[in-house]
Amino acid sequence: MIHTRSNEIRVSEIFGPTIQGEGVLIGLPTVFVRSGGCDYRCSWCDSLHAVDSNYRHEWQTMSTEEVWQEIVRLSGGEAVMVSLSGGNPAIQPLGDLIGRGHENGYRFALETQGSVARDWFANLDVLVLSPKPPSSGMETDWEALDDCLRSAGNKPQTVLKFVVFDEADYAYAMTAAARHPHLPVYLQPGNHTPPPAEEADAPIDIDGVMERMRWLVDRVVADRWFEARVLPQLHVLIWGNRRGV
Ligand SMILES: C[S@@+](CC[C@H](N)C(=O)[O-])C[C@H]1O[C@@H](n2cnc3c(N)ncnc32)[C@H](O)[C@@H]1O
Ligand SMILES: Nc1nc2[nH]cc(C(=O)O)c2c(=O)[nH]1
Ligand code: SF4
Ligand SMILES: [Mg+2]
Repeated sequence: MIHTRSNEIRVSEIFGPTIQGEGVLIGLPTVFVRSGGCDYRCSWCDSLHAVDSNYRHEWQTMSTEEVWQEIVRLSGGEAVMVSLSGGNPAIQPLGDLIGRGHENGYRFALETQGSVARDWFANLDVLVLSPKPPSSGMETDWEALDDCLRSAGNKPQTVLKFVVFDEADYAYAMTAAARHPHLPVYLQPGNHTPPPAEEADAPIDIDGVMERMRWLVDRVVADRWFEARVLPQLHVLIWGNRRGV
């Protein structure tokens, strides 16, 4: 257990601007703040270096001001979209950072599995909820997911993004989406990720990703699921599993 003072943010990495590779903001220049630590352990997590305690020595405890200054440095002071990811960024105190950025015209998106709700979700510009399907090995806490939606309220643009590896994951996505018919849905093929660090540049299974893309398109068309959007992880197609892009 790492002890952090209440206003300190555990950071795995801050990088960019690069393009957002996933979901509703795909293609948009973005600075990423990847927090360290997660309450989940998804079997196929592509960011284990921000989850697994073996990588803790790489994480830094930073104040809101220090994180903000790094965002300003990377963006050259020009307002840009900031993606708060992780790990689970919801377990970090990020409300003040969002306020600081908004004063300067920056916008904030947050990616979370929906297991922990925060009041400051209401101050986000975009909330991406990515509940975890059966292949992850995680169990969804539907109450917690509903709490996240309640905390966010009407202000942020809120979307669902599902990682899909197989039929069971697809069925899960359909069921979860049906609980929230007003939320836009993004389906993203899973990529089988080799361990990080030592093998950070290991080639990913592009053939598998493309095969799942074709299968997903066939599936939503066959089901006439015309509200779902199917998108690959663009950054993975471009750079594989490289960190910091
Ligand atoms: C690393 S997670 C961090 C944020 C948060 N913990 C979450 O899972 O939403 C960022 C995004 O990557 C997705 N993701 C993680 N591993 C993946 C994989 N192997 N293939 C495709 N997407 C993956 C997650 O579902 C999430 O949408
Ligand atoms: N380019 C790029 N796009 C991303 N979209 C979600 C990411 C994440 O790991 O949260 C990610 C990432 O790490 N890089
Ligand atoms: S919830 Fe997100 S960061 Fe945590 S283990 Fe799963 S994919 Fe990785
Ligand atoms: Mg990622």
